[in-house]
Amino acid sequence: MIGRLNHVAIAVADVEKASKVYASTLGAKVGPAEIVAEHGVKVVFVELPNTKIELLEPYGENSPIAAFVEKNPAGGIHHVCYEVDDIVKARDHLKSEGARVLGDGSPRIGAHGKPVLFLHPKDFCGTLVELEQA
Ligand SMILES: CC[C@H](C(=O)O)C(=O)SCCNC(=O)CCNC(=O)[C@H](O)C(C)(C)COP(=O)(O)OP(=O)(O)OC[C@H]1O[C@@H](n2cnc3c(N)ncnc32)[C@H](O)[C@@H]1OP(=O)(O)O
Ligand SMILES: [Co+2]
Repeated sequence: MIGRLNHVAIAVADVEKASKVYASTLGAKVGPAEIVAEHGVKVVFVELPNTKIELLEPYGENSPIAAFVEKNPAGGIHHVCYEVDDIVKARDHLKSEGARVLGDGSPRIGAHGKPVLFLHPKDFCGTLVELEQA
């Protein structure tokens, strides 16, 4: 069911600072910072040959990553995102398997303008999983 690894997300307190680490220290191609208010994050994508790194900073009052950044002030891997051919079919299958789909369960538009949803870390080896419609 899951396809390619679309991105690995790293949550940090300061995404501009983190971008510099990837741009100058690691010599990667770093995109511009953009606010995705409906998801409560400021995001920078780092393009890699085979996937992307999504650098995330909490944005706004109730950012879903605020608690994570508070617990991990130096930053840390927040989630992995896999592509799926049909996100509704994937969601329904996962729910039938007893997996917890976060939020109200309906896919929302993510940073790439594609439908995404999130699966509870406790059901996936302690890792927050994001699915994105390929
Ligand atoms: C712009 C969109 C972009 C994109 O790619 O398109 C994004 O990816 S936006 C990313 C930000 N949005 C989200 O993360 C939405 C889904 N996340 C959530 O709903 C919450 O973060 C949630 C439910 C995963 C965690 O909620 P909270 O931070 O309030 O922590 P809790 O105390 O409720 O956590 C319960 C339990 O889970 C563990 N936990 C929390 N976050 C993670 C994580 N990132 N990875 C692994 N485990 C996590 C936490 O430690 C608690 O475990 P416990 O053993 O009970 O202490
Ligand atoms: Co993501």
